[in-house]
Amino acid sequence: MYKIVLIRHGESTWNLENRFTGWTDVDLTPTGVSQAMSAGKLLKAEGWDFDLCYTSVLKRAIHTLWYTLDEMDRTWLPVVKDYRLNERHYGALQGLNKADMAKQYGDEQVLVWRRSYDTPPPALEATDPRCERSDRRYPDASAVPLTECLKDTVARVLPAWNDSIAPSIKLGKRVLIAAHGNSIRALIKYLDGISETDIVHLNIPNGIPLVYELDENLKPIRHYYLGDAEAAAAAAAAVASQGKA
Ligand SMILES: O=C(O)[C@@H](CO)OP(=O)(O)O
Repeated sequence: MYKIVLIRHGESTWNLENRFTGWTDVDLTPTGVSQAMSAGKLLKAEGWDFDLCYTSVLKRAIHTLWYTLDEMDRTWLPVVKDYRLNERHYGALQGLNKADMAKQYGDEQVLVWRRSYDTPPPALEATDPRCERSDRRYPDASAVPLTECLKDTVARVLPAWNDSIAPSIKLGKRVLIAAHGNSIRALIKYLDGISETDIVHLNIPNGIPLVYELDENLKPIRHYYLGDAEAAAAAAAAVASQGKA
């Protein structure tokens, strides 16, 4: 049996301000830093250790990994930073307040934008100053979406899983993945075979280690949050309600 740990980044400045974030590179708040440190303390206290870490190219995930590893005295571990683990691109919604959008367009529309499987938010214009196409951290413009639905995110996260993460796990590496709410939802949808209708209800809390136990074919046996399960469920419910007026 293999075990991997997934962790969504700690609270970011735009989580605090309740703004759609996507590929915008905002940092952690002090609360986000302490969530990451608590995650590291918990992992250490429970005897977890890792050989290889994966994260996105966005600082809220990278810094979450830093603080988590620092608490474990494991900042020396190898880290693969892969843009394919970035948050889902939120298109023209990036920067806008979720509750304001719900007041303007209704809770239902915001739920569709946030959680529907195959309806993307309105796209950014390539000329929009928010567009990340000229950012050199990405291999080329075609790698940078103008918007994404979860289906699109699954389509880019899966190659990262298949080409890089899954082979490392099969080699016996103990893997920690620090990523984002929707890139983790994309991976879980695939691993657990969650339907397009049920994935709408899955929300990932900030900064709480989520363990997946996998069989020899990397099919999930079970999963659970480390620490207080009720607190994790309450934090996930709070994420679900961020898009309400
Ligand atoms: O804004 C975002 O990029 C994501 C994660 O913070 O939000 P949501 O939970 O609304 O998909």
